[in-house]
Amino acid sequence: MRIGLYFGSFNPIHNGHCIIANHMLAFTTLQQVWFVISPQNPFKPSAGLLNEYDRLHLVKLAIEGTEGLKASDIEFQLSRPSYTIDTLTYLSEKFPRHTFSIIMGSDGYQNIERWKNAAVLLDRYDIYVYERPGFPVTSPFPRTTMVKAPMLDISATHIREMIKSGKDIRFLVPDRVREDIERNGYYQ
Ligand SMILES: Nc1ncnc2c1ncn2[C@@H]1O[C@H](COP(=O)(O)OP(=O)(O)OP(=O)(O)O)[C@@H](O)[C@H]1O
Ligand SMILES: O=C(O)c1ccc[n+]([C@@H]2O[C@H](COP(=O)([O-])O)[C@@H](O)[C@H]2O)c1
Repeated sequence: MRIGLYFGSFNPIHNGHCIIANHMLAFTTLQQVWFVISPQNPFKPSAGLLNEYDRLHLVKLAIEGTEGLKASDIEFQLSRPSYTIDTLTYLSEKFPRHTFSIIMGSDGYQNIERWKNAAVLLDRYDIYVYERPGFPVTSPFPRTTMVKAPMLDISATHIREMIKSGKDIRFLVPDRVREDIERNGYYQ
């Protein structure tokens, strides 16, 4: 099976992420998209990061009942911070019948040469990149496919700030996610 891995902190998952995952399923030859929740991104501070199991639960709530979308906790058992090449190597060994590719925004793609073992990553795996506002891609690497996708200029940071200042995050995250965040008092 052809599986697209959508890596992120998902702190929390929001509609921007959901739109992209659904779009990739609809407009590429990928058969499944897995949200891979990274316990700790190598480039981001751990302060303000909700427990990874709670973030995983929010992702599961967001995609519940959607054919082809899955939530993966594979990085929870790997060493931290979460390096994408390590996760891909592990998954490719564990599931030799699947073909894994990476899904990412053009913001992250601009930094990809700074990632661990970037040359190996770029050589071994296909990457589906969608454009984020302000991050044009001028010369993509050979195994990269540019995918035109709807742009929604929101971020998890913005959503966390809204919650902290008592603003309503309705319409920015799926209802089930908002209800769970409110019920548990996350990000306050
Ligand atoms: N609004 C959005 N639309 C599409 N993709 C997004 C959006 N926000 C983030 N992404 C992408 O989703 C992936 C996971 O991102 P991440 O979980 O870090 O979300 P984030 O909203 O950027 O978080 P934060 O604001 O906490 O840095 C990255 O590839 C990132 O480029
Ligand atoms: O492997 C790396 O060196 C590496 C460096 C930076 C980011 N990543 C992964 O990329 C994913 C998305 O990162 P970001 O910064 O766009 O949220 C996240 O899951 C990180 O673990 C991976």
